[in-house]
Amino acid sequence: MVRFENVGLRYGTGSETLSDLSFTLQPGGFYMLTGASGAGKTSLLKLLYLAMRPSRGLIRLFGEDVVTMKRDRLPGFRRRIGVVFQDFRLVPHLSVFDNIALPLRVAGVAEEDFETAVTEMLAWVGLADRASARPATLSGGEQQRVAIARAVIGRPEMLVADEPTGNVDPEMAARLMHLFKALNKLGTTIVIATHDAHLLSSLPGIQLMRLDRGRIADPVGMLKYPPGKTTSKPAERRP
Ligand SMILES: Nc1ncnc2c1ncn2[C@@H]1O[C@H](COP(=O)(O)OP(=O)(O)OP(=O)(O)O)[C@@H](O)[C@H]1O
Repeated sequence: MVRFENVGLRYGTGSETLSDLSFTLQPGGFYMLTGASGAGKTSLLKLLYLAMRPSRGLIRLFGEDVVTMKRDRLPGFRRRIGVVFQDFRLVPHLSVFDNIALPLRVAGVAEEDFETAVTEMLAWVGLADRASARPATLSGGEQQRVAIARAVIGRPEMLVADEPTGNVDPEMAARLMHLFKALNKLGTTIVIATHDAHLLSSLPGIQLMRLDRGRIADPVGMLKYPPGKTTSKPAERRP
């Protein structure tokens, strides 16, 4: 699904924000990206959903090299990825319903074919009574739920979410994790960046990726939550 080899990212002329990232994400995997504030989680997600190109290294996505890929091919690749942005990025002049329906309309799905899906999704994220509201009239947590609904409605091949439960209460966070898990069961590879330890503990068996000052702190796939359920013996993890 995703392969990074010696990837580095530098903003401007400063030192590298991400360094020597090498890992593979398996199709259908469920990954949580953790790390302190400023460790580079959002930057890594931007590389994953093709908002930025790395300063060095190789990135393969869906079996193709996306670093040297011609720019006009990138939008087609991006449509295969659902993204929950940290700042939501809802379309202000569209209603909640139309924001959620956007990926389906872009994909050419007929109106009568997605109305039920959008209505069901609205109910799932607890916004059935806000379908015609504009984003500006919603709370932060409500906007976040619209952003999540929009990202998952088209059943993307990969879902990338940046702190997707940062603005909601623990009960809603658990409900949203259930939604991600259901999407994962349908085959979507999930990558979620979070600080939220409570969220991590809500899902046994997920794979953790930990970033420490721009570097992967543990080999991806070796760590699972809860701790102690690693897939290989500790001795094998030593260099
Ligand atoms: N557009 C940018 N230009 C310059 N530096 C940037 C830019 N975006 C991020 N950085 C820097 O890159 C580093 C990593 O930032 P990033 O947002 O990826 O971290 P993060 O782990 O997602 O943090 P948080 O958990 O606080 O969201 C920070 O030092 C940040 O200042």
